[in-house]
Amino acid sequence: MAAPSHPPPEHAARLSDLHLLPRRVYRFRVLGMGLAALPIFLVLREIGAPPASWAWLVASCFLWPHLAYWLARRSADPFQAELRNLMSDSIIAGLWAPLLHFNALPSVLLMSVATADKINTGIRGLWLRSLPGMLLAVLAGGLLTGFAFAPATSMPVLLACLPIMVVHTLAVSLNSFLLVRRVQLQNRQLDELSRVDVLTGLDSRRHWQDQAGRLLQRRHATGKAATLALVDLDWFKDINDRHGHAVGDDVLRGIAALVRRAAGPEAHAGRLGGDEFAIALPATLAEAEAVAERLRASVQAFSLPQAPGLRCSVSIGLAQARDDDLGLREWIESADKALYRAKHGGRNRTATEAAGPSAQTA
Ligand SMILES: Nc1nc2c(ncn2[C@@H]2O[C@H](COP(=O)(O)OP(=O)(O)OP(=O)(O)O)[C@@H](O)[C@H]2O)c(=O)[nH]1
Repeated sequence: MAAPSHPPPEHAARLSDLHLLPRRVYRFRVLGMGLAALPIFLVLREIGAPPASWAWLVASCFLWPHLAYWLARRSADPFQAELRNLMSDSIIAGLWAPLLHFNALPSVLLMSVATADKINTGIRGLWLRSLPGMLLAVLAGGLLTGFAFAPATSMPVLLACLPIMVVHTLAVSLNSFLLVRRVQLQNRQLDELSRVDVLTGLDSRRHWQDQAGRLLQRRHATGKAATLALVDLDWFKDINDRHGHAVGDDVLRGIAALVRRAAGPEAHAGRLGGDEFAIALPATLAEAEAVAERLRASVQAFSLPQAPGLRCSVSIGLAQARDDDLGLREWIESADKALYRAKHGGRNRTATEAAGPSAQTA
């Protein structure tokens, strides 16, 4: 028997919260034990229980929650101490069944609440580990009371069980609700993180591929033009070697900003990895060439105050989607071939999939 709801699962899982666990459980245990005292009180009165049972009522329902908290607080390992307390809750619940002469509703209620609390901690197998202690307590209590058996539950006892039933159910539901909300939020955050390239803020490779795939589908469905631009920094390894990796990162961020600006709001700009960027443009090849040339010019004008003298250039490969059965993979390969030609044509230039270099070094 224990609180209407014990530690929310996330608290059990968060090791940083270990010291908070006893405090959280304490509030629930005080409430749960307090509510459990109601039906216990009525049954003890009905069966004319001996003074020892009344003393046990006071001890288990009103003293134990504070003692448990004190034990956990003074322990060097509050989490383990709280686990022991949770086990003790089950023993207390088991002991009450024979002391109540197995009055059906309160006995079953107290033991099932104690077990549900173990499950609700989110600690794997805790409820199972608590069962032997609870059953032994039933046995020990039975031997003490001679297994007196009066399972019928009167209406007053039934009514007295309602508060703990209602409060426990609502508290467990609330815990589950909060946990689901938290998992949903974390999933959303993970999803957002996976869409963005952390260094540059552009689309991540995967997200960009999704966007480019959608643009290609739109091209196939509507016939509207779509062109791919693969953009690769020239001699970036040298920049890293000469100015250091941190400056290299600044360059990637700076070039990414230029890529985003050149792409405009309609296009999808991403970082494929390393010093390679990609833009999926809802544009014809001629329009994409204009974008590429603007980008190339802006990269040439790019500078960093912390690395005076640093100059950058990019090579760009363009491929317009023409065939109706073109897949994303072939489209990217096509732009990659153009990029290869731009690199091997001397860098700092744009090449198209078919027409060869369209702009020479400025
Ligand atoms: N600073 C920094 N460097 C990176 C990052 N990712 C990859 N690199 C480096 O980028 C460099 C890419 O070099 P290469 O692919 O050889 O290309 P390059 O030197 O630009 O030569 P070309 O492309 O042929 O003009 C490698 O030295 C990588 O270590 C990053 O996130 N930050």
